[in-house]
Amino acid sequence: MNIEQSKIPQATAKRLPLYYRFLKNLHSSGKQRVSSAELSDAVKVDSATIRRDFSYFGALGKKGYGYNVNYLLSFFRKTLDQDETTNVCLIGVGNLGTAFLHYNFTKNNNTVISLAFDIDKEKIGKEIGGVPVYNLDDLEEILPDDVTVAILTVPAPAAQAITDRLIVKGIKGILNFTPARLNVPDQIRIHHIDLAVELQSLVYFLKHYPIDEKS
Ligand SMILES: NC(=O)c1ccc[n+]([C@@H]2O[C@H](COP(=O)([O-])OP(=O)(O)OC[C@H]3O[C@@H](n4cnc5c(N)ncnc54)[C@H](O)[C@@H]3O)[C@@H](O)[C@H]2O)c1
Repeated sequence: MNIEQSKIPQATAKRLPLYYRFLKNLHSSGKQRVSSAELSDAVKVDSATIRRDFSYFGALGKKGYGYNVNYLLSFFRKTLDQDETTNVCLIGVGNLGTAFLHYNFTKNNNTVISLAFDIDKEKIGKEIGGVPVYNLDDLEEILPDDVTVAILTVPAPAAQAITDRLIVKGIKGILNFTPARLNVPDQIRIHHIDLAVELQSLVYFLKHYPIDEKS
């Protein structure tokens, strides 16, 4: 990678996968160029933000021409390390975990759940969505050193103890679907995805900030 990733604001970095997904669709439909207005309409990010985001990577667009789809796509592929597969583990093969194993993430990027753990004897030793499920007791022995990202889909009370073990084993990032708020050292990154909170906030916004249909 030839740009300094640390200089990209986090808000910009978070939008990159969104841009990447849209550009991939454009590319497969045979489109060669795209304007920031078209991009804006598709990804629902205003065009000034898009231009600013792209400016962090150097001048990628030309006035009156827009952006070259092939160029952008290969640029984002490199930036997002899409040429490399990132292997991820999943802990907790219940309702949510099972859905993720079946979905996996290969369609949109090169992130793949390559192994899962649970404590339920009915699940251990099986393959779900092609992903082997191991006994959590064997985590330290089985988890490969190159797996540094974990998805947590266990009941909340189990989350902290599992997190502690994952960190000792070398996990650097956790996508936490449990409602538990996890204590981790500063160098560990946690992304919380709390669906209940998101839903509640949507309902709240609908009630208190109604969208004016005329505007
Ligand atoms: N199901 C949903 O739609 C949903 C939505 C949002 C958040 N969540 C959260 O995601 C988590 C999982 O939800 P679910 O509905 O899949 O639950 P679930 O009960 O269906 O599955 C939990 C799984 O974790 C396993 N497990 C329990 N203790 C464990 C441990 N110590 N180590 C490893 N595995 C263990 C269980 O055997 C089971 O397979 C919960 O924290 C829940 O609050 C679920």
